[in-house]
Amino acid sequence: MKTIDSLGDLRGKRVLVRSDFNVPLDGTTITDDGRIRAALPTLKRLTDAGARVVVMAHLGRPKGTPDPQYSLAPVAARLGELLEQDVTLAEDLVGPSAKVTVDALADGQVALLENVRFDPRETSKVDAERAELAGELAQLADAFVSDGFGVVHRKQASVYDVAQVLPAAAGGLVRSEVESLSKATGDPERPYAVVLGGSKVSDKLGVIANLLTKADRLLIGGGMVFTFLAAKGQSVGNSLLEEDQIEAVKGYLDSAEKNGVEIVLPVDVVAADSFAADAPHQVVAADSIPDGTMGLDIGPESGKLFAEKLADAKTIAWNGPMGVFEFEAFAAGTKAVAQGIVDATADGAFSIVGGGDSAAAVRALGFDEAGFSHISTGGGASLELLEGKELPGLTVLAD
Ligand SMILES: Nc1ncnc2c1ncn2[C@@H]1O[C@H](COP(=O)(O)OP(=O)(O)O)[C@@H](O)[C@H]1O
Ligand SMILES: O=C(OP(=O)(O)O)[C@H](O)COP(=O)(O)O
Repeated sequence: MKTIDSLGDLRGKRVLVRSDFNVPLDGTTITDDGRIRAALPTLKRLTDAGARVVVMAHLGRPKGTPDPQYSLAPVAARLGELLEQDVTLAEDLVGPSAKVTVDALADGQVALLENVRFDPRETSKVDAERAELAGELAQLADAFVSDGFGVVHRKQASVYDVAQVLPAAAGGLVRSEVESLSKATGDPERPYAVVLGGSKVSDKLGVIANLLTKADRLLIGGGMVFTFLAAKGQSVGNSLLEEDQIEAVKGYLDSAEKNGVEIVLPVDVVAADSFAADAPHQVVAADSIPDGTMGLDIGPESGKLFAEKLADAKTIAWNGPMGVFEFEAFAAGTKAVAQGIVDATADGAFSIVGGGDSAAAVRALGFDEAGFSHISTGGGASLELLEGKELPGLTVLAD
């Protein structure tokens, strides 16, 4: 991949940086700033070199139109604190406010553009629409640095298309993530266990087909579980369910059996009356989720089972919390899996935790980050790299 050095002397140059600042928020309060901290080395390197740094990022999944609940204002404030300089937030992405903000930058200063996903062209499937936005972004800068590892699996204007119209390079975070993850991509030491959970179910079910040819064991928790339970004919109440994926999941279960890959599903579930921190809840067998309740965590027996299935693993990849860990009542499953991974790592396993929320969960639940071999800022991105896919945001940066 092209390096920042390849961009030459950056003093006085406008450098557009794509970062992943998709941080968890409670209202306008950032509950975990790990992704912002991870972006700092590259941003500091650019400001030290005298560049005028224009950062772009997304927050959440707004519908292609400005939506104050997804404003990057809290991120601009936190970034300013961490960089120890004021970071101006432009009110738009490529409009008049962005132009004025970029023109006002002095050498070594940083500005942030408003959420790239407020513009529908960012995530458009139509190449020409994304290219048009990339062209407008390119007018704001002299060079592009891709450093949002968490989005390099997205073929989006600010990740992929803009790299084709400006001199482009990979930032330090993207480079170090790819290097760390490469230890598990080639010939991982076995047994190789992959733990999947979280709420981006349809996105992440997609990686399973390829993982079935690579991993020895697949442990399924989080919102992902219920499509598996439904595929086995069990009722899942009001739990998160991707009905249109049930047939695909039946196929995964079949091919796992044929390939000798063990799929480990929870044996019990914490079923709650509603999605709330104080919702009444009970532990039930995974095949007996009562109608009207929703599974918000794997149960205690499942936590033990998952830890046992991790104990002898030599390579472990984990993406997606096992439950709604943000609510204390539903955090135990995620804790049990994290502890299982820490123990296996102490016994010599190479472990990767990926994803904004998974990494946040590790920190929120009080684990020492040093207990894991690598904590990746990207969940979907690290999984797609591990499944052997070419990621558009990386191929576009090839030398
Ligand atoms: N059973 C469940 N039902 C609903 N949401 C869940 C469930 N289990 C986990 N989650 C939610 O999944 C979210 C994280 O999912 P995801 O974005 O896929 O992970 P990551 O950011 O680590 O890639 C968390 O906010 C968590 O509350
Ligand atoms: O949070 C992210 O991914 P992750 O949840 O897989 O870690 C990235 O910011 C990508 O966001 P997206 O999945 O809405 O494209």
